[in-house]
Amino acid sequence: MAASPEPSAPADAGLWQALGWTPTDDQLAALVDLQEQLRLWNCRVNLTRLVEGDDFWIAQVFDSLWPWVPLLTAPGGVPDGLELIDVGTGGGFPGLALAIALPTARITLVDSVGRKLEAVRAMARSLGLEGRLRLRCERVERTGRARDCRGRFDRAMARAVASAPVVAEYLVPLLKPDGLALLYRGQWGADDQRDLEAAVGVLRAKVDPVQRRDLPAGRGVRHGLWLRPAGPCPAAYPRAVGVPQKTPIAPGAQASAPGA
Ligand SMILES: C[S@@+](CC[C@H](N)C(=O)[O-])C[C@H]1O[C@@H](n2cnc3c(N)ncnc32)[C@H](O)[C@@H]1O
Repeated sequence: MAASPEPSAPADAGLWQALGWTPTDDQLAALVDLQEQLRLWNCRVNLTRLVEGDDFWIAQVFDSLWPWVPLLTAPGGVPDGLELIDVGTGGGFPGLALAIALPTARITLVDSVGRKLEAVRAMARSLGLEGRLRLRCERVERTGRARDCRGRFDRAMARAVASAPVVAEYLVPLLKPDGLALLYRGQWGADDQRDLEAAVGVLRAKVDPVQRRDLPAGRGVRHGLWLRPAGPCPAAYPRAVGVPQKTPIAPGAQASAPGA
């Protein structure tokens, strides 16, 4: 096998300055290890094309962490023992980056593709994260109905998984009453906002003010949409496997959906 390139540390401290949060030496070492693990496993399982240089440090690490900076830098510190869930984690982002940035959090990673999750499990084990991680190989529509997951999470997140109304239906049922769901989005406009608000209303949740961020090095604009429950999520959601994707909750849908 050809020798793998040396792990590249992030270009300079300016990356962290731009982010507004700086990892400790141990966290930085873990992120460098994560890149090495990703290289290793990406050769065996097609996880991601974003592995080298800025693709990793900006499009994976920075992009995973930026919406969390207010929590990471909260004056009172990050609460211990937060329960997080990353839905459609694929090659482990944003979940593994969060596991490194939040050293007391417990994180559940969900994906329906077993070979990806096995690679993520191996990466997590090598990084010493396994004790705080739980992996579920299943469709998230099932996760949202599982007794040990529904209503159990302080934070739920999904990046690059489906349209915003579909992801809202995946995430909101997983939240504790005071939990928050994060949708990572690229471009975001008034029509997107209208469609998301319609879906979120049906799920009995609300959309917080939108966060916006330009990634460094001209890597594009990102939006962070945080959702918070306004009441118990109707029992009808998430609907059966495949239904949210096939028939997203649309403007005009009633909050009292059948079976709710
Ligand atoms: C494009 S990848 C994104 C991976 C990662 N979140 C990222 O940002 O790099 C989407 C992942 O979501 C998973 N996925 C999509 N719909 C899902 C569902 N309903 N339940 C579980 N996993 C799902 C796919 O298997 C895939 O691994």
